[in-house]
Amino acid sequence: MDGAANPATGQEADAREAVIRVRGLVNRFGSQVVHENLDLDVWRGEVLGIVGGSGTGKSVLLRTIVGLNKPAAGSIEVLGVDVLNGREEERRSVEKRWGVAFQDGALFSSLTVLQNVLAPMREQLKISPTLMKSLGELKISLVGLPAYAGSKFPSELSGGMRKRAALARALALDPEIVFLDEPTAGLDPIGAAAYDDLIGELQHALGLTVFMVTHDLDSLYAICDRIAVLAEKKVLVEGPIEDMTSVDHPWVQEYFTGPRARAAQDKKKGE
Ligand SMILES: Nc1ncnc2c1ncn2[C@@H]1O[C@H](COP(=O)(O)OP(=O)(O)OP(=O)(O)O)[C@@H](O)[C@H]1O
Repeated sequence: MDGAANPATGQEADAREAVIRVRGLVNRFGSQVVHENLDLDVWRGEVLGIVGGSGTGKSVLLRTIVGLNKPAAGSIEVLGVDVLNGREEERRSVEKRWGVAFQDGALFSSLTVLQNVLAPMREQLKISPTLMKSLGELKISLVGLPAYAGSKFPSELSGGMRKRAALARALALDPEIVFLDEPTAGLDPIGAAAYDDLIGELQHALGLTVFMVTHDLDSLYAICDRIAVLAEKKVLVEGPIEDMTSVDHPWVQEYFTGPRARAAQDKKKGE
């Protein structure tokens, strides 16, 4: 936890708590270097949007933090636990405190939505099947799905509903951090805006920290407290979205001052 008084100045240092702390991260695939000495802090309770050009390593960063990709070097702490080199039991217990919703939902196709939501509970919770089912149904309603969706298979749902189902599964264990990979990709603008509202509401109601990889400028303006831009193999710049227009970097300029950004900004102002 940050927040100790600085002995030199006597002033309160940064009072924010870094729930994710990445330092010196290096990711390589063969001769391709994706991340080189990447540093990132994610603060408790914020919605952080991770943006960057295609192939800059946004998904690789997410996958590395949640343990699905082993980096070549660096350190990653999540909720104070060293997830790369910490003790196995510590790592397993911290994994229960986050949830992940992947771009395509990554739901088990042979299980119903309810069974998908119950899967992490079955693995981790020692509670009665009746209570588990009730909790699963609660998660399904929490993400705005109708009760009947619980008995459907993922293939029987629309893309937007599948994304909500994936979110319900990510919320199964009441996580503190939720990782979302391109949550609004493939949704129509109304569906995407509804999904953004849902994330905003859940973040507010549950005090979640949200780590969101996205290309969606509307989402960035609507719900992100902070943006981290991946470029040149690292987090090139981070801060509130208003700060991005003054960043002197071609991709950042084009992305945040182009016509789509202006449209997203106008939309936000018009709300
Ligand atoms: N398992 C892997 N093996 C080899 N190369 C990989 C692997 N995973 C990712 N890469 C490469 O790493 C780079 C970054 O990939 P990543 O999926 O993180 O990009 P991204 O920023 O999320 O892109 P996009 O916005 O297009 O989804 C890409 O060049 C990709 O081909």
